[in-house]
Amino acid sequence: MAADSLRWTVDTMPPFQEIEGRLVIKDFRDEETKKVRPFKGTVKSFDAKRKWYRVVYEDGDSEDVWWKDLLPLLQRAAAASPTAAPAAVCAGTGGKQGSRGSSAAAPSPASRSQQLAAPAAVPDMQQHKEQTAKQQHKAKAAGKQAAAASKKPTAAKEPVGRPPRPRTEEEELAAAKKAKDKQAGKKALHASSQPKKRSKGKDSEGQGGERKAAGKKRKPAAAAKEGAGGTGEGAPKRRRKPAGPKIELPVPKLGQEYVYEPGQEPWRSVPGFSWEVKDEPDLSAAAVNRLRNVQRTYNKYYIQAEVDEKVRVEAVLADQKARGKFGKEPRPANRPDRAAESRMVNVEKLAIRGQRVAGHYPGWDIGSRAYSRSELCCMGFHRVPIAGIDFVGAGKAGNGAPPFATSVMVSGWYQDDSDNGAELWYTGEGGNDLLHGRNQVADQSLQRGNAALQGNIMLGIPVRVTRKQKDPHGHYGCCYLYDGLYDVVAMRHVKGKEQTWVYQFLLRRRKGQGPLLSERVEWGGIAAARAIVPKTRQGVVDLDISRGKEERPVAAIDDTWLAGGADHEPQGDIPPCTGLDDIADERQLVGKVVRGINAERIAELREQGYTPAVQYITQYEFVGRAAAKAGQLAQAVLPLELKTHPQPYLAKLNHAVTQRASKYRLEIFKTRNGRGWGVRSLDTIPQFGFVVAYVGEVYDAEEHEHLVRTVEEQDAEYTFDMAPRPDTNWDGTEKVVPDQAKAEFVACGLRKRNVGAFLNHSCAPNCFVQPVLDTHHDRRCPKICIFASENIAPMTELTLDYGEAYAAGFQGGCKCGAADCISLRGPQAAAGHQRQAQEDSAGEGDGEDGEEEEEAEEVVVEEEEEVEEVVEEEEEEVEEVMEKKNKEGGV
Ligand SMILES: C[S@@+](CC[C@H](N)C(=O)[O-])C[C@H]1O[C@@H](n2cnc3c(N)ncnc32)[C@H](O)[C@@H]1O
Repeated sequence: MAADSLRWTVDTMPPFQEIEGRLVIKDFRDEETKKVRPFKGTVKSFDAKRKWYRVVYEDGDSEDVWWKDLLPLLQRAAAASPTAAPAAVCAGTGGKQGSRGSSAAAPSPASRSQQLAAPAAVPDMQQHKEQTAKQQHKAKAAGKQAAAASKKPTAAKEPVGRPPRPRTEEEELAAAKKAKDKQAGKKALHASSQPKKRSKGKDSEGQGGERKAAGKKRKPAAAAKEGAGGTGEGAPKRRRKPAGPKIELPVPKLGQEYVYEPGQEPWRSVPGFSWEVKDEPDLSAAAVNRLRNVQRTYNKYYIQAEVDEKVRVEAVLADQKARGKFGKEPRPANRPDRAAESRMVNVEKLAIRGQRVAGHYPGWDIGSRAYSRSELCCMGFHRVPIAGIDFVGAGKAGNGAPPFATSVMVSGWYQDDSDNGAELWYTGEGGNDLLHGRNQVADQSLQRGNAALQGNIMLGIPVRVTRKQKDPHGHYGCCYLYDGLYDVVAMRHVKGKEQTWVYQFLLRRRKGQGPLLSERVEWGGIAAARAIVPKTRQGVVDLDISRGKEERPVAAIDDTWLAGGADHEPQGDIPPCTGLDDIADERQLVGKVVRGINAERIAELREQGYTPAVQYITQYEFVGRAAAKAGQLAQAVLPLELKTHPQPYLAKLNHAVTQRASKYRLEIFKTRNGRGWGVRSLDTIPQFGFVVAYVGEVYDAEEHEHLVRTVEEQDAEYTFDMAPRPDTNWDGTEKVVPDQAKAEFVACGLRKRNVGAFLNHSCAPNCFVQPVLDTHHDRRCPKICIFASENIAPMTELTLDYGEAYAAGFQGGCKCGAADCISLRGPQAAAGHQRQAQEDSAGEGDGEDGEEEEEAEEVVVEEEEEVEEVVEEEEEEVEEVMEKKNKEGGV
């Protein structure tokens, strides 16, 4: 065979006829000397379908090598003994292959330059070392692939481009034995209390024995694994916890119900049981904030992933255009959730696999929603992004403790599930054809999650149940709603709809956890969320306080009388401020005023019949149509620096969100504890959902003071201070506390306002304010946009943080009812805040001191007079100039 015919590239597979019987060299660990050394082998046969070559080594052992992995072995043999075997030349792929494949074969004319450039065929130690390291690395990777393929031989798990290695006869035998052992173990499970342990022990013993008997040398991958903390020599030994008293629990009988009295669950009296089970939700500020922060960061990366993907796609399109080539249009990758998850792990170093929590998850209330499994995974709530059962492994909670589940997902993936809301038969995991029709195609075994749910019965530990629900706000049109704790009360092993054996567990919702918010889940589909809003609204006193100005009518509801309120009928005192009819007429003023109020403008307004103090601006006309998707809003809403933001896409998203109307059905309702009217939504509002903009008349702040005190003689309870806020405050993390910087403008809802002005204060608010610039760039007068800072269930009051100083000044104190409400923090704190508020307002010229008040009024009057003087002067000047011109023109 001519040596020339042996030139293969890394892209061309060598024909078997050409390399049959050729020499290869590969490093393995020698079992006798315990050292890694090169072994010689020859290529014996070829599996054309899978493209794997069988190599038989000098000691009689054989292995199957993928064709791409074979090339360096052939090259190495050729380099080591040029006369023994012709060399394989890696041609046509640049210097990298040339430097790797040192060749002694006679080069063809076409590849002569490469041959000359290639290193000489003299065995060089450095080169040899590098080559060995590379091969070891490859062998390790190949070993991992092979192990993965032999573990889960599904098509989806196979490495792309590399077919699975065919099993050797020995391996076939070992696999058959393992399967047999497993089967035996499974049978034993029904008869014994700890069958899994027995079968496992038997299994591993058998394999170890076989390996010894075969005297098989260890492959580098296995050796390396041992060195890296496995059980091999020199590896640090794993420390085991000192074994406590062994836990002995009866195994539940199939079909029997096990219900334990609260406080009498077996786990409580088990010696050495080291796991806390949280029976009550922990909604402390620390716990809630921890989760919120994780969600916010996740959301940031989620949006970033979408934006990056859009940028990438546009770059590809631009490149195609520049080259004049129009290939296949690039499609954006559709998994921003997984991208966000991986960034959370890689950038935030989030320890997803930390301690699992049994019972309620701290900071996550019943009814809370997440919009992707990845989000729940990052939060630590359900830490497996695909599997439906998250569990604590056997022995983790004590010596001999069974595994137990902490959280289950009901996603409609198992056709044998039977969900009746408060009670459901939950099918265990396994045997499901997840990639295709989600049919049950194989028998399930009592392992992993299934054994864990059995453990829940044994220990009396409840599981968290989360149902997948239809939700248009989610990226995939769904959300994951937490339904609370369910006790696992029974299990059965039955033939399912597909005549396969499945394990099923009866889950029963614990009592006293409030109404069930989610709809039951059916196989293959997600039912729509149940409307918890009553179909017939009671106590409607006004059908639409916006008089048709809002896209969705805003009703006013007074149903306090339903609860046995004092008057037993609606009060009907709708705030007389909903007449927004004339606002459209004022549109021409938008923009002019915010660019600067000057004397000229004030004079103009006077002429038009306005009081100088009243300068109408409203953002009302920009509030229209539906809002954008939830979960994308945190950064979609821009801070004030619209143009300088590094991501131009965000600037576009900004308009998509806040220029549109609230998509939620809002209504105002009479509160039952003397806070007047409040706002709630008939829909779930997802975290960062755009609730509504605060609409009112925009006044110059100082003139507004004057107006409020002298003209209206009312409390300034609808005044929104538009002081500039920090640019970084765009993710809701900051409390909405009025900024120290003095506001030049206020939005006043005294005479004209929308539903946004009815949001009450809470010391633990569920909404936040984000100032946004969209039609102009005057930072002094932004649009005041209100967003949800968490997922808000329907009919929950929407609240804002007005700032503690402000809340301390409410007549009768703050009545928000929050656990850490300022009014509960003792009179001192409230008095302190009140004092602060007074000082603040005194500083702004609104002190109680009569003299100061008078002075302030004088200043306003003086200023007005000055303005008039300036206007008069200017007018006189203009008249003079005009007169002059006329005279000149007359000459
Ligand atoms: C912007 S208005 C909110 C709508 C108001 N509840 C209504 O009926 O029109 C602000 C006023 O509501 C009342 N308020 C808001 N939150 C409150 C709270 N947490 N406790 C007591 N009063 C509150 C105070 O009178 C405050 O000045």
